[in-house]
Amino acid sequence: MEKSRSFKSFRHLTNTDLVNEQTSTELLEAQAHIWNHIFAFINSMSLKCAIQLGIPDTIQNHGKPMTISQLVASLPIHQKKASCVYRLMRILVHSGFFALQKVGETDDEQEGYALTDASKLLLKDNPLSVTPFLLAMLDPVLTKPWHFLSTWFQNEDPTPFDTANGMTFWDYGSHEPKLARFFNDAMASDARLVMTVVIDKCKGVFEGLESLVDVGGGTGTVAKAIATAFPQIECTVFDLPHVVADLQGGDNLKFVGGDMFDAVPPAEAVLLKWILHDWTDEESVKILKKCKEAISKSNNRGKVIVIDMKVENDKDEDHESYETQLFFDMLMMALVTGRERSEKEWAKLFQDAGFSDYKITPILGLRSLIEVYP
Ligand SMILES: C[S@@+](CC[C@H](N)C(=O)[O-])C[C@H]1O[C@@H](n2cnc3c(N)ncnc32)[C@H](O)[C@@H]1O
Repeated sequence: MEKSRSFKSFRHLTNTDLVNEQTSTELLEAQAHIWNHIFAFINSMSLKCAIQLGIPDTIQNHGKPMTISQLVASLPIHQKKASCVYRLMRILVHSGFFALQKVGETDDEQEGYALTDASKLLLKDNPLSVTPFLLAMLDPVLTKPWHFLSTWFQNEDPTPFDTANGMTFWDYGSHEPKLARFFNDAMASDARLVMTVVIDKCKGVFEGLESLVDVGGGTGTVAKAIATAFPQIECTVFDLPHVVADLQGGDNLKFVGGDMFDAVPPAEAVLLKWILHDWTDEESVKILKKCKEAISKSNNRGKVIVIDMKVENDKDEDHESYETQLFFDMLMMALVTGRERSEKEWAKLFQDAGFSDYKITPILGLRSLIEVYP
């Protein structure tokens, strides 16, 4: 049998020929694979619904696994929908957000829903909650560009976000306070989690520094964590003027508005967390060159600290982690002009921007901390 077959020749095959060519098992497996991918968004939307209904917090407040009738009675839902809660919970148990546990001591006792590590991280009161990130990424403003992906492939627009909204993601943020607010909240929630790990595991990266500027530092969550953990470091949050306009600094923390493509305030270290993945290679080299100028007065003690993904091209890597990195890469393509990069691609960027060396510390799960030296 030919390995590949032209579209024309396919059109001349009857359904029976096709079934004979592939075994019916293969045919049905292929159909199931397609169905699974058509409906993959139902995982995201079911999770978003559970968060909007407050299901993790309801179970947490109950203090022990919750039976379906207890859960239904506690949720803010219309009584006609009560019988559907079981179906929503079933898919979320399947995807690992809730676990079924026996509620009583005896065998005939009912089962109840308990939280898992993933749903604990979605609790409103968890200081490291990733709920703001979930709600931002699944907001219609950020999911709309996906409907324009193929159109964008055929036009000259810089991103599918532009095709969908007629302006760049960053311009949209400066005109629409709602997007700016939920995007900044999403970034702040990620920053709280990441900085908890960075300060716990990578203290040495900041020790001895006298000043640091967090370029694209948003509303300052990262810089505040560094300023508190290392009171000797003078921290500056540098971001677009509308982002930092009304923000108050503190003892060793200040906010400065500006454009990183024009100039970066001088400091011994520059932090770029989730910045370079937003931009093309050319734009990233420009940003890195501005950062190099900013650290140039530090007598070679200066460095740039990048927190971003290092995409593993290793097929043996954990399937889910690799897939998540690919999701992020596609997200950068849909919303902005950026991309996720492999080590080789990072090395080229650093070299093109005139840096001499770098060190990658892969301690942040899907992301790495990369120190870049002039
Ligand atoms: C993906 S967010 C990262 C925020 C923060 N570093 C964090 O990880 O939580 C990118 C940030 O870059 C800022 N930004 C975009 N263009 C910029 C520019 N030209 N100059 C300075 N900051 C900019 C955005 O306002 C936003 O806060």
